[in-house]
Amino acid sequence: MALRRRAARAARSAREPGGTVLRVLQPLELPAGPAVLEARRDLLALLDGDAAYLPLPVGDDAETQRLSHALALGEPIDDDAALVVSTSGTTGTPKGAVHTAASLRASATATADVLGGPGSWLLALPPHHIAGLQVMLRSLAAGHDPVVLDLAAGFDPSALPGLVAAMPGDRRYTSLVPTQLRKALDVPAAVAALGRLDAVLVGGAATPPALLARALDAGLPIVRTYGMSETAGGCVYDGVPLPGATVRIDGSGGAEPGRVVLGGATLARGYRNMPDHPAFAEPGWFRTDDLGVLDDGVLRIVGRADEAITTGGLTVVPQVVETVLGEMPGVADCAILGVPDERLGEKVVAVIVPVPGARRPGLDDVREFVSDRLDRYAAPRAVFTVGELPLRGPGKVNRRALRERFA
Ligand SMILES: O=C(O)CCC(=O)c1ccccc1C(=O)O
Repeated sequence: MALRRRAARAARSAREPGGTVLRVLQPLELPAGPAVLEARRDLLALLDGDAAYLPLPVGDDAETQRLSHALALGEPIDDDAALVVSTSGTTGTPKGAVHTAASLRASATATADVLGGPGSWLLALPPHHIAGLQVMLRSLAAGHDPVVLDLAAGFDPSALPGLVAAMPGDRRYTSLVPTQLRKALDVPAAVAALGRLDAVLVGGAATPPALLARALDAGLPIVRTYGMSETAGGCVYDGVPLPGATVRIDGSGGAEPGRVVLGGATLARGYRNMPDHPAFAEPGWFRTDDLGVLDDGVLRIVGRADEAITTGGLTVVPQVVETVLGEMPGVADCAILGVPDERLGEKVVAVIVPVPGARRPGLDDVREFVSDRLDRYAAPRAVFTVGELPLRGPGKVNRRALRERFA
């Protein structure tokens, strides 16, 4: 296979004149299905700190090429690097978070401590992203092969009962993204199977409150996880930092949301070949793109820093206003945007999908509803109605498209 040849050639060329062999970044080809277990030996070597791997999605040649080039597959890497895992961005040049065996093991240990002990894991996520990788690494670190759900034809919840029944050990866990949880809740046998697990981690995106309530009502042991490739996956469970993880909020005055900054033993060293990246500028800390608040040590994520609106010098987080406005009678769905404004810099604008047949909420109604519940400056200064909101990716509102249309 071309990748292996390339890596082997690079490994030879990395042999120094003195005869020492430099560590090079090797490919870890991971199919999305039970064949992923063929990577067991490499995954164990990774956990032991014996080699450095770049996980690649088998069957997705374009993504494999993109990651191999951007993250310098086959090129030298620090001796203690064990894993380069790409961050979730799908546009631009991918960034690779560099982990040591120590940061990955710290994550596996902290997870086991909080969930009630090491256990076996059901893999239902793509194996080359951090969440799926961690499912496999936690399971292998606990001495169990993961049980693998075949994702070749998409996520099929009706496979869950048989797979859960096949899981070894006395603690059993899985990780899902919110859209998978939603699908599973529609299949009673899948709900029963998930209910037999000791924890179902849900992360990768915010879990909508209604979905969380449905899952908890169904008796599922849901744990909401917050983290990213740079923190070896979730480092905050249900708002509470894992043992050894630290959370700081920067630029916040008390209840005001500020930038979430994360620290602790699970942090990546930095990004592959980007020594000056500002997110890792402060030693021991990673500056996220998220805005959050800490209430009594419990972290609540309120939105993205790059989506915050600055209006008259004050910061409005769109997601906070959307949550409030979403509860207004007559509003089926909504998005909040900042559009350029001469006086304010940006002004807050609401785009509303009205409930069919209901009276359309007007500007005055909307302003009153929002300013009764939030600071007055968060109240929209214009309201537009649409039939549906444009989306990008899995359920995310395309704010840019809306901004272009309503600016
Ligand atoms: O997707 C990411 O970048 C991090 C999210 C993540 O790690 C995760 C996503 C879904 C379920 C469990 C987990 C986890 O914390 O391991």
